[in-house]
Amino acid sequence: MAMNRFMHPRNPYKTPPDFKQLALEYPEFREKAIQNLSGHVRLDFRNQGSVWALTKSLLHQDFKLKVEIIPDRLVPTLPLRLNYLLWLEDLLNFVPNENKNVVGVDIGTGACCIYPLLAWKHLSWKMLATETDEKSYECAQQNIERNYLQEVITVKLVPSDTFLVGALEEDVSYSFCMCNPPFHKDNAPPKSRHPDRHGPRNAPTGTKVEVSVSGGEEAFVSRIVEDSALLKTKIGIYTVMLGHKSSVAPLKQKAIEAGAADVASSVFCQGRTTRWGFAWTFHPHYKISSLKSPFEMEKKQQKANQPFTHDFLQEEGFTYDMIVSRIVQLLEKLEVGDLTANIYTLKLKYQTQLINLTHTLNSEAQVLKSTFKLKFQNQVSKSTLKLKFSTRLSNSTHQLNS
Ligand SMILES: C[S@@+](CC[C@H](N)C(=O)[O-])C[C@H]1O[C@@H](n2cnc3c(N)ncnc32)[C@H](O)[C@@H]1O
Repeated sequence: MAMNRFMHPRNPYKTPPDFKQLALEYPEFREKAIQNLSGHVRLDFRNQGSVWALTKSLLHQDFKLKVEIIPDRLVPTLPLRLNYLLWLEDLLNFVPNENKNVVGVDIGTGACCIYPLLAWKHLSWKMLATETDEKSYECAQQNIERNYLQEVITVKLVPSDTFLVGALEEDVSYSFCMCNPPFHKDNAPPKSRHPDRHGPRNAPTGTKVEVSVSGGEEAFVSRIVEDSALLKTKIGIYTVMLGHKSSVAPLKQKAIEAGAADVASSVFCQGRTTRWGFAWTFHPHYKISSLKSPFEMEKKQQKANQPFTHDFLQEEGFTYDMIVSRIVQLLEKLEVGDLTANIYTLKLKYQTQLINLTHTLNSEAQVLKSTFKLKFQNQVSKSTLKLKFSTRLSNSTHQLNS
């Protein structure tokens, strides 16, 4: 689960599900589960039936949803579906008064009708879903009825050249639209992966009509962009999920050329699968580009966790007193908000001299470590003396800029 730390922070599957518990509760899951001698339960993700047993059991356990799909159809995995929905929830924060009465559109809902079902159960969003494949449409309709959700989810069978125009209700304004398009080009062999990347761990699922389309995802989403240029603000935020990072830039360009006021993108990481989210809007006040993805936030946090380093240059002719006063100056910058006094004692050794410093810091944050870690690396011969220190506060790591 290499990329799980980059999952959306509110994704319930950031903590992996308890397979033992699922095996105890769900016979269908138990049938697929593999138990080793020490009692550890695992699944063979290369087996399509196992992936379906997991999805079905989790949908029931965590969302009280009963679902069925026809054989050979795409088996949705839940961490990825939730990462997309939670990103949408973040995007809707840019829409004034949008947290109530959200109505979304799912283009190509598939046999399971996974996004509308989760959108209602997890986020209370009403949904209009479309589908071109008759069998998937019927199965999606049955899943809606099986869960008595006809009042809040509608599925429409549409012609294959319909995307948004012709599918929407005339008198409704939609908060967003979403789409997990067929990723692959018709008849194209799958793109080769970088040799350093692990192969996919999950069994490939889905019929040709679900996973491939003439021109691939770029052509498919281009049609949605074209429709959006006609519909403009009838939909608040247009979004799609992409299977290839290389599709993001050209589609951004297309959306901007179509007159979008702002665009945003994100990365969805879960297990060994990475997908990309792309959004655009025609509302000039929805500043969606300012939303940072969990991936970017985690990277930023990792950078912030680096200890602060300050170099005393030999040419400064530093003395003991000079170093002490410089440290005090630097520490004074550590003020956070308003203020409760915290006292820190610093014990440092510089050459043969012991520096004892008691310093009062103003900080409202609770300090996890009672002393700063300061380390002098005496590199006089290299003409610099490095001062390294970091302080961990309860809600963030503070860095000083010299
Ligand atoms: C990759 S599958 C996604 C299924 C489901 N949304 C999911 O995430 O598991 C793409 C779906 O889009 C449907 N589709 C293809 N062209 C479409 C169109 N023009 N309008 C609506 N659905 C379409 C396919 O039949 C297929 O079910």
